Amino acid sequence: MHSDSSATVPSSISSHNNLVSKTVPPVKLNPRNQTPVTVVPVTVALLGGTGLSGRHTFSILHEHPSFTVKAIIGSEASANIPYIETWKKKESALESHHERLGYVPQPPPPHRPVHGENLPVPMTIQTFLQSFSPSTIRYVISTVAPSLGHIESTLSSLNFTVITISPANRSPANTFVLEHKIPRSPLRVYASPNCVACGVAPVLSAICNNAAPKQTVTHVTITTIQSLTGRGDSPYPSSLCINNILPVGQIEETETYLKSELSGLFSSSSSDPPEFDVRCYRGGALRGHVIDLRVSLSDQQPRQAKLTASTVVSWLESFDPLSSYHASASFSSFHFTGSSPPILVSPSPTGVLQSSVTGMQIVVSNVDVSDSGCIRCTIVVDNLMKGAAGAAVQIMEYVEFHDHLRPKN
Ligand SMILES: NC(=O)C1=CN([C@@H]2O[C@H](COP(=O)(O)OP(=O)(O)OC[C@H]3O[C@@H](n4cnc5c(N)ncnc54)[C@H](OP(=O)(O)O)[C@@H]3O)[C@@H](O)[C@H]2O)C=CC1
Ligand SMILES: N[C@@H](CC(=O)OP(=O)(O)O)C(=O)O
Repeated sequence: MHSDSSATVPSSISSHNNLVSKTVPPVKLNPRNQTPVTVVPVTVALLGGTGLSGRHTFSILHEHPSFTVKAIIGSEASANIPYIETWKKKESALESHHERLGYVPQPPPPHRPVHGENLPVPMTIQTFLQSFSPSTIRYVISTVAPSLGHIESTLSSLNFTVITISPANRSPANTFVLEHKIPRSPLRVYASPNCVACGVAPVLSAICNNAAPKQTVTHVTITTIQSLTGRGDSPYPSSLCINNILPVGQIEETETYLKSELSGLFSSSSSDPPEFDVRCYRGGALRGHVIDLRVSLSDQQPRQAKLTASTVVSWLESFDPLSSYHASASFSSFHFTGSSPPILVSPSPTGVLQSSVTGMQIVVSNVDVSDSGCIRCTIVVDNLMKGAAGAAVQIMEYVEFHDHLRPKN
């Protein structure tokens, strides 16, 4: 099923290059001679900007050459309190809450002006709506709980363009993982799926694209050991833990989200979409999800050479559907859409979260093919970057870069 507003990434997107070269976003350096150019940074508000994912998003945008955070929206609890104060308080609460895991508090952003402006003081949604309009804020990134999805709906009904990582407003028509599916026409709400889906979709896309047309992916089994994020500051009940592993099925919707969102992403690209089996657990870490992926293909033709692990590795390593955008000098000034290639095949996943420069690369290891032809691998995805803050900024960069998608308010 193809929606009007989206499409899977075609194998060649070079036909967009004329458009790309005409729609140059504001950048800090002239790409030709690297001299500074005067820019008017694109204005962004962060709904839930005081929360864990919101703080990560702020950190990215604080350093970003093209965007500036004009407003931070939180609850009454953080309104009118200096951002740095709330930041330190929340990080220190995480540190004491996760003491046994050795959580290292993330430092607040430096107090220097960003794009010539001071850090915004957090405000409520009511104050935000009194102070800003779609002509003064081009994008709202939302990192609030699903129960606050109505705030996203209100903002979009008022013509704000919202990019959300929250489950409330995700649908097959508005949910994107850019390496698998890109927006085709402007929307009021763009959504990034569950963090595990952000890691799995590019890997599966690489397999589907290369297996076709001889074979199709019929069945996908996903087992996760996710880090202990996902519920903001709410602790997980220790009574449900098996030693230090927590089956999430009884307390969270993650398995349901993953199954439906991956089915949605892959049904729009195939007439015969795969079936998804999903089981999720959480373990003792705050960053980095481990995902066991098993992919079954339709039966091989008798004369077809048997699939090997090295063939699968070559599929994954050569997968780079956004490469023609990376080649554009102006586009490469965008940090996240510019992370290339998206998949890093590593003999061992140890240390990958540190070594993958932006946290946007999906690290794949333990690739093999079973005797029955099932592809198996382990994925490590930085849930707060590729799965949350980074994914939201990546979508925003993509929309801003494309003239036909950029909000016209
Ligand atoms: N797509 C993905 O990969 C991921 C998605 N998520 C999703 O992100 C969301 C947030 O997670 P996380 O960052 O851990 O949550 P946090 O609990 O850390 O943050 C919640 C944020 O919502 C704000 N908030 C609460 N009530 C209101 C209100 N009435 N009006 C405005 N803002 C309000 C809080 O403000 P205050 O500080 O003032 O209380 C805070 O900024 C969840 O929906 C989660 O599912 C999370 C991780 C990955
Ligand atoms: N449940 C959240 C995602 C989540 O929990 O993310 P993480 O495990 O990275 O904290 C969602 O579907 O969006």
